[in-house]
Amino acid sequence: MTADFRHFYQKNWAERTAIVAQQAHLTPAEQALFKQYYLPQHHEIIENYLTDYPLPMGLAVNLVVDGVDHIVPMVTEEPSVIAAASNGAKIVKRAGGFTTVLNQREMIGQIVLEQLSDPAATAAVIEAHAAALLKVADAAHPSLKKRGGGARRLRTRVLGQGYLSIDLFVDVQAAMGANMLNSMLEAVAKSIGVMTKQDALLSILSNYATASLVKAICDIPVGLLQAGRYAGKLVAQKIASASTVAQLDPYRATTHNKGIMNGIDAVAIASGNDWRALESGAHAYAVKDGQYRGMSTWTSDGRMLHGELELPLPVGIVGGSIKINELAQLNQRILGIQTAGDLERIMVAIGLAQNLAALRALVTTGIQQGHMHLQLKSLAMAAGATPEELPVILQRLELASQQDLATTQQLIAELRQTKEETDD
Ligand SMILES: CC(C)(COP(=O)([O-])OP(=O)([O-])OC[C@H]1O[C@@H](n2cnc3c(N)ncnc32)[C@H](O)[C@@H]1OP(=O)([O-])[O-])[C@@H](O)C(=O)NCCC(=O)NCCSC(=O)C[C@@](C)(O)CC(=O)[O-]
Ligand SMILES: NC(=O)C1=CN([C@@H]2O[C@H](COP(=O)(O)OP(=O)(O)OC[C@H]3O[C@@H](n4cnc5c(N)ncnc54)[C@H](OP(=O)(O)O)[C@@H]3O)[C@@H](O)[C@H]2O)C=CC1
Repeated sequence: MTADFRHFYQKNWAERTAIVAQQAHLTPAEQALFKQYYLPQHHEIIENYLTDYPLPMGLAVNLVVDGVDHIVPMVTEEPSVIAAASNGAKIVKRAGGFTTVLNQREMIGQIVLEQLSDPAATAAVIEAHAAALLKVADAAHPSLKKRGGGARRLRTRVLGQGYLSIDLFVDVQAAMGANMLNSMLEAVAKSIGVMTKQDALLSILSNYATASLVKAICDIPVGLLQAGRYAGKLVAQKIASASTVAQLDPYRATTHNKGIMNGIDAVAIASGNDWRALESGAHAYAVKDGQYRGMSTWTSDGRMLHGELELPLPVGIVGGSIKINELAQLNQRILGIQTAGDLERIMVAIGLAQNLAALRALVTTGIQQGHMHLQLKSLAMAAGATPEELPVILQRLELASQQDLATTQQLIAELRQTKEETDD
């Protein structure tokens, strides 16, 4: 029997959970999970709130950005992401760390007009009134100008088929700025409507944030890339080759970029940012020349491996859910950041560190060894191995026919027994 979901959003929490329990035939124990993860202060963040859905948060370490050492909170459910970010960061740290370039932080919003008989003529009228329209934009969010931000410029683009985009560039200061920009855009759209007798089709922020680019760069002596029996110079050449493949092949570029966003998304979530906005902008930027390519590039001259990653990463350290997310605020303290630009610099560096570690693993041992290594490491720790016992236990586990908790506990017991006998 399908429950009655009319005005579900107006029901209280108990009614909602009862309906879900009935609809999904939940046991009392299953239903108790809603209570276990329930946070009253999250009732109003989203609609039809049921409960929280905790995700693991860990710390990436060794990240040096523009000479400053950071520990980086990362929220992810995927094993080895944080290990990889730390691994890549550690290699780059030994080479002096990442440097970053951030030239401007402006968000772009657009107002689209349709069915124009002469879009260019309409564009000319709008351009002629640009200064007045910027004032309208600022009047829609006066506090931003007081903070030193505000509408900076306006651009028109004839899209074809009678459509015209009027783009507004806004310095949004410490915020990501979507909501602020949307209010400014709606005010400007009204003014344009009066000016041109054309009602806007739509007005909205653009996530293709090409006026909010940030770049990470690193130069690594090839000797630091040595991996087991693989000499550093060879590893550097293979990483450069893997980078070239990602430039040529969208199939490879997609996974190459997923690896980069593994790190960036994890920091976006930990800092309370809209990671969907970052994902769409980053992947759109990967097609900027018409073909979808790897977001980063790696080149080697035989002595050094040079890496670069430039992305639109418009994040905020205020606004959005940040204001009601105490962990996101705490994570800003852990990151040691003062501005949204600082956060962008760390995020783009984490993306490049992630990418370095992934490519180095792929072109040497393959990705699985690291994964298995991690799985066995966490298995040994779960079985109670001490850090001192870990190397021996890992060696024995890798040779063991079974790699489960009981086997591991047995190996640890045997190791301790042997040690006791040796000590006596
Ligand atoms: C997994 C490692 C790091 C092992 O690599 P390793 O060489 O065995 O690591 P290590 O034991 O030599 O340790 C080196 C450093 O790595 C870090 N590290 C090492 N182990 C841990 C751990 N347990 N927990 C936390 N950090 C760890 C840590 O910083 C450590 O330094 P230390 O602390 O010893 O001074 C390496 O194989 C690696 O980086 N692999 C890449 C893994 C990866 O990219 N995972 C993401 C998921 S796969 C994916 O979705 C992306 C991909 C691959 O598809 C992208 C693409 O295709 O391009
Ligand atoms: N396509 C997209 O990506 C879209 C995203 N969103 C959502 O929009 C949200 C982000 O929008 P955003 O406008 O940043 O969030 P808010 O609407 O929370 O606006 C940020 C607010 O922070 C306050 N503030 C305090 N200090 C500063 C400062 N130094 N600089 C700037 N603002 C400051 C301002 O409030 P005051 O001036 O009043 O004090 C400002 O209104 C995210 O939740 C995102 O998910 C929404 C629509 C579309």
